[in-house]
Amino acid sequence: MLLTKRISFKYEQNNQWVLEDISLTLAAGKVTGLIGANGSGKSTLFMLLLGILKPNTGEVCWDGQPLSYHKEALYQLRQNVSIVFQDPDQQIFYTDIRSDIAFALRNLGMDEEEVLRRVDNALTLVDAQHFADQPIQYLSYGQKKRVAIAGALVLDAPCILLDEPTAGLDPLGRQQIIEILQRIVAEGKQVVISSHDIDLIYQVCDEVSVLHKGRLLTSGDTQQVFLQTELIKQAGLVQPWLVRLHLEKELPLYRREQDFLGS
Ligand SMILES: Nc1ncnc2c1ncn2[C@@H]1O[C@H](COP(=O)(O)OP(=O)(O)OP(=O)(O)O)[C@@H](O)[C@H]1O
Repeated sequence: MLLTKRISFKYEQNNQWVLEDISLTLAAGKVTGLIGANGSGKSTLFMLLLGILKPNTGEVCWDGQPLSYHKEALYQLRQNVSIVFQDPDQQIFYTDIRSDIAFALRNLGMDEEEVLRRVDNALTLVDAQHFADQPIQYLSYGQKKRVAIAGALVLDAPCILLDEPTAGLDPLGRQQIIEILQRIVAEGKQVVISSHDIDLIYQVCDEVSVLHKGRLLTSGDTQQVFLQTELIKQAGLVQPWLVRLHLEKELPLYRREQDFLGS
C-alpha cells in the first residue's frame, strides 16, 4: 500500500507551498483517481510518490515503511511502483519496441527467456502485438502511449501510476486505453490515475481525491465525491456527464455509459 502522511512540498526555485498537508491512502486492489485544475499539484504528488522528489515535511510510505531516498532503495521502489508519463517520448528510448520494453528487465539481469515472455505478455495486455515489429518512429501517438504502458507493466510492479493516460487521444484511442486499464485492474494491480478526463475517472476509479491549490479538498468513493456539486465547482472542475444527467434530469445515477444506454 502506498500512502502519504501529512506531506508538504515546495520547489527550491520558488518559496510557495505546492502541496500542503496531504494525507492520502492509495489502497491496494483499488483504482484511485487524482483530479484537480491545472497547477493544483497532481504531477508533483506523483513525483513524491515515486521518490523523485522528497517532501519538506511528512512522509511517503510504501508497504508500511517510510521511503528511503538512497539510490538502492529507490531502485527497489521502482520495482513496486511504476509510472506511465503523459508524454510517451519521455519514456521510450529505443527505436526497436521490444528492446525498449525489455530494457528494465535486462538491466535487472533477468534470464532472457523470462524477458521475452514478459515482453510478450505486456505487448498482449496493451494490444500492441500487431505493430510491435515496426520502428517506434512509425507509430502514432496512441500506439506510442500503449508501448509506454507496456514498458511500465513489464516490471510487474504491484502499483502503477498513470499521468493523463488519455490526453491527446482520439475517441477510439481513448476507448482502447480504458480497456487496457480494465485489464490491468483485473490483474489485481493498484492503479492511480491523474487526469483531466473527468468521465474517464468517473468510469474507472473506485475512489477519487480532489486537489485544489495544493490542498486535498476531499477523498472518497467516486460517486459520493462527484455528487458534491459545490465542491467540484470550488476545485475548478466539472461533474461527469452521467452525474449531471442524474442531478439535472433526475435519472438514476448510472456508473457507465453502457449502463445508461442499455437502460
Ligand atoms: N520544476 C518546478 N519548479 C518550480 N515550480 C514548479 C515546478 N513544477 C511545477 N511547479 C509548480 O507547482 C505547481 C503545481 O504544478 P503541477 O505540475 O504539480 O500541477 P498539476 O496539477 O500536475 O498541473 P497540470 O494539470 O497543469 O498538469 C504549479 O504552480 C507549478 O507552476
